Amino acid sequence: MADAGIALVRRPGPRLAEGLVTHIERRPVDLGAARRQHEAYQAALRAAGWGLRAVPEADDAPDAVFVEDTVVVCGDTAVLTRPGAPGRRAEVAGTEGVVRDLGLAVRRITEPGTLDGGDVLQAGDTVYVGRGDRTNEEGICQLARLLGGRRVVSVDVRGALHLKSAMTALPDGTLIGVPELLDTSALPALRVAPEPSGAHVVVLGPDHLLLAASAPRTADLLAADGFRVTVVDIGEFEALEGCVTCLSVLVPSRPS
Ligand SMILES: NC(=O)NCCC[C@H](N)C(=O)O
Repeated sequence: MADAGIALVRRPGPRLAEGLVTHIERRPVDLGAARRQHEAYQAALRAAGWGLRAVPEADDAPDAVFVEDTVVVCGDTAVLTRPGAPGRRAEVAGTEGVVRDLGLAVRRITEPGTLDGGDVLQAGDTVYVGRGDRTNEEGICQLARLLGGRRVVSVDVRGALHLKSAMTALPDGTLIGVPELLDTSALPALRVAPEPSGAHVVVLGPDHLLLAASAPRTADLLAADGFRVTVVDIGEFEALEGCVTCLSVLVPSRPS
């Protein structure tokens, strides 16, 4: 299997069930089931050619498994975030050590900026950044400066936790999502996902996608388009408003 790159992941900690819930009703989380689902998620990444790099566990941080929110990796640069939920800011330190080890140029979002990685969607040459619950205007401006040269487009998000809760991108850069959750005025055409969790797609390879088991109609649709689709059950993380995107940070291999 070709080496697709490195995937940062962080095992769920003992306090997972205390994770934040904003837009959905809280329901119980089964830690044992969550750990098994996380193992299966990692196995799916491995099978697609991604090497796993574990971010040190953060047992006091219930939401630390959602490692995507702590860093944005764009080319050779890793921008450490300043999560919008103050209780999640301690999660960033563990990620910093790993991105430094990978040799990435490390930058960071600073006060009064706030930014969650879940609000940052890279699609082709454009970086879409959600403005909403967790990411503010200052955070977006700082990110745009740190990624100098990339086209940054801010998108208002309403009724969803993050931009990538509402839309992601397919390998050719086209968008898929739930338009009702977004201000679509600055967006190109958005393919409508037939179910809310179909808005979250992880690009594992040029024709290979990862979706949640809760999006069977979207999986069928994309398979009919010719994509290879891998499906994982992440129900225990969905109970905490997580999705397939937020459980990893993919750092693609770069031509040497
Ligand atoms: N990028 C993501 O979608 N992250 C999910 C974070 C869920 C967590 N319970 C939170 O509210 O911060």
